[in-house]
Amino acid sequence: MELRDEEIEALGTQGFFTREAFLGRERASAVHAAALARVEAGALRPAGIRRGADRTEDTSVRGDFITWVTPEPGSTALGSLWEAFEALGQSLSAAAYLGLGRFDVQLAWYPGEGARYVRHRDAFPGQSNRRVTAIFYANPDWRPEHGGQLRLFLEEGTVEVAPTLDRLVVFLSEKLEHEVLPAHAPRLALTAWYYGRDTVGR
Ligand SMILES: O=C(O)CCC(=O)C(=O)O
Ligand SMILES: [Fe+2]
Repeated sequence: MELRDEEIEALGTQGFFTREAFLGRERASAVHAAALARVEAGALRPAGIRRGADRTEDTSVRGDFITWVTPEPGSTALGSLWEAFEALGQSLSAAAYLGLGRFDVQLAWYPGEGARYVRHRDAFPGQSNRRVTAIFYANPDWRPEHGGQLRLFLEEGTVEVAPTLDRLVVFLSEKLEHEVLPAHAPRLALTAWYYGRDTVGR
């Protein structure tokens, strides 16, 4: 896949870029359906940060449910997203000199009812593990009153990205703090985390 000059530049200067129509409407809708089928099959587990002696999940910190997606043979919807993430990683390495290696893909579902993920970073400088976060949103009927925006904390202020179908957001995992604002409708996202070539990963 081709990265546009303005995307590469935005990643360098602001630490992120967004792209509309990452897969195209038809493939994006198929990803939505496949992701929803996993949710409905009960494949997801609470992601909640575990706290305290009883190690209960703290859903006030992180209210989503997750599963890991593995590469699928054949031409399935999630397989085609996997391939698009793979191509994205190669383009980022080539165009933005990021030297990315392997990546993991996570499916996350926020049930609505105000589920959120408080401000955090996906990686910490120095411990270099995750280098780039790429999130693909799979919500066909997202409306402003549903909230659930990804808020990115930039040097000059914040920006909010609504999780609408077929939108991609890419940011530097070590650089940008971010949060998921309370979601008032079920919200699906598929995230790829790219590791540096010299690290083992998760
Ligand atoms: O779904 C999103 O917009 C971001 C989720 C997130 O920050 C994470 O899973 O680390
Ligand atoms: Fe995150």
